[in-house]
Amino acid sequence: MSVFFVINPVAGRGRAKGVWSKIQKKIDIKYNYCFTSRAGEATYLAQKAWEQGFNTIVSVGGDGTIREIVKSLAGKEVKLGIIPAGTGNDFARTVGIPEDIEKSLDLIKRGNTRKVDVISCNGEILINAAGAGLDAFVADCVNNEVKFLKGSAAYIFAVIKTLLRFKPQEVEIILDGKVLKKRVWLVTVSNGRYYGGGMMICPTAQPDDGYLDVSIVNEVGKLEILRFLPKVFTGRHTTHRSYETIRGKKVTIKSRSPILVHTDGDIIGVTPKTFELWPGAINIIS
Ligand SMILES: Nc1ncnc2c1ncn2[C@@H]1O[C@H](COP(=O)(O)OP(=O)(O)OP(=O)(O)O)[C@@H](O)[C@H]1O
Repeated sequence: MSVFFVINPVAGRGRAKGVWSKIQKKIDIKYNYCFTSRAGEATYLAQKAWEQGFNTIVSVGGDGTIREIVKSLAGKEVKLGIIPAGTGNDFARTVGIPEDIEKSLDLIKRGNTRKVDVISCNGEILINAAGAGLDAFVADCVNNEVKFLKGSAAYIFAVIKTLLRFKPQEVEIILDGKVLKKRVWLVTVSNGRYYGGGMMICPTAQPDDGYLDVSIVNEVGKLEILRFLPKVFTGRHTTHRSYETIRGKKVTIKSRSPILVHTDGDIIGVTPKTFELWPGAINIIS
């Protein structure tokens, strides 16, 4: 077993550094490691570690770090380990990796894997979930306009601010060739069940079932959407009249005017976007 750790020191607002020092005290296997020095570098470090013959590459960070690593490792015969050290850790939650460092390290030592799907989207690789519409505008607002608040307060402020200027949008959703025209608050494409740090946007999504789950939140009044949103934390929103879910292998989201699209809180552009499932592309240690 040859293990290479890729550590994102800024993940979890710096928590990953502390996680790594705890790991170093516990670790009793042969390993090497490297800290990322800038956004995007985890892709390069994972590729280099794979070329050097490491058979296990471990992400110490959050969803963004895993995604950057998977960009290099998808489709390769190599194991991906995860030590959750980010803010949201939604993908780790979906694949059942414990938050406890000792337990997640134990999993890596055991090395049992299962194949998990990934999503390709206009040349990008996504691992967990993406969304177009209200959620992307809220994420953008949190990232760029709400520096003075943290955690839930930042999100609540951003939701209210976004609702003042965003209205439901007309979209075309093309799922495996079938065209649906809708007026929506948001459309998400899920491989994993959670996003936004534990919001169970799509309880039916399974990252190894060979399907993308598309959640649609159809137009309802602003007060009603304010009632709807907190229910997403527990998954109770699925019985709300605005919510529907469909599944398939390939989905395109188009709109008359461009709508922001995010993956796990990071903006990745605007519509149109096409999401395609790449089944079993990665061997996750879990
Ligand atoms: N050395 C670095 N300096 C600045 N940014 C970095 C560095 N290394 C990685 N990044 C960027 O940090 C961002 C955040 O990483 P990551 O998503 O893993 O943590 P998080 O946002 O705290 O967790 P989560 O996505 O689970 O909420 C990523 O977009 C990544 O590109």
